[in-house]
Amino acid sequence: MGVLDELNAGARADMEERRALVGQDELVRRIAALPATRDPLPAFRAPGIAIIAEVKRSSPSKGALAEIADPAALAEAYAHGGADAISVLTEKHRFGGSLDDLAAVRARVDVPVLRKDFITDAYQLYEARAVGADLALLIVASLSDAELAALHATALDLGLTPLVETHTADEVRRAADAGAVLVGVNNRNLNTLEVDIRTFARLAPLVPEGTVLVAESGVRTPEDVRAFAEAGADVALIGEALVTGGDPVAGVRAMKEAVRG
Ligand SMILES: O=C(O)c1ccccc1NCC(=O)[C@H](O)[C@H](O)COP(=O)(O)O
Repeated sequence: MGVLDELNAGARADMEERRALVGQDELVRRIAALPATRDPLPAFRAPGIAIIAEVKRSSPSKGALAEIADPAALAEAYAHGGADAISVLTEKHRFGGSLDDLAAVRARVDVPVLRKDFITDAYQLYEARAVGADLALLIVASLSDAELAALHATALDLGLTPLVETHTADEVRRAADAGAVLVGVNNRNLNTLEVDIRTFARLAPLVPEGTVLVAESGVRTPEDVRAFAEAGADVALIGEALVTGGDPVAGVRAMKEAVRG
């Protein structure tokens, strides 16, 4: 089994445990009591570069990255630095995250919040919405065309903005066929875990006009951000460089200021 298959299987097993305790009907009731979601797209489309700053404790590729005892405080620092959205990894085994992290972040910041997880079931989208997420990740490589279309539609129905993640030309085509407006190009191969930052520039020209494009993984410096913007990125999603950089406010600010608005 490849790394991505393992991550999907683990996330699914965890989800089934939660679903046995809290059914989808209960999530629907909780969602009904919530305010509308925040739309990230206006900020993502604004001139310059938008930054999605990630709460990332550990990863399959690097192991432990940062302790992050208070994810909400980190998210608040990111927001002060000018982050346009916060990504929260909610997978627990390899990333050390949780839905509680997302709920805590949601309670502290006003910017849109992304649930970054291995989503293969609509229940996970209901969970995301119920804890206050505004966006949810859909990884094309994890889904059939029918699953991608169904989860994309469910996310939109819930008011979530789907971030549709690709890594190959065929996945970019499949994302477009699913009607994705927000498309991520992940520079990391989720099976070999190798990062090749040339992936973004290779795939960006294949994306249809009007798509909002996110460069994901391996964005380490303001110079990287500038290069991704020149290659067509509207948004850079940054984890490791910010959680290990020591100063998340200055870190986000420097990334944001790398490209003039
Ligand atoms: O980060 C990993 O090792 C990883 C492995 C397998 C699946 C997903 C993985 N990461 C999720 C992400 O997409 C990144 O956290 C995100 O793009 C930020 O990347 P970075 O700035 O390189 O931390």
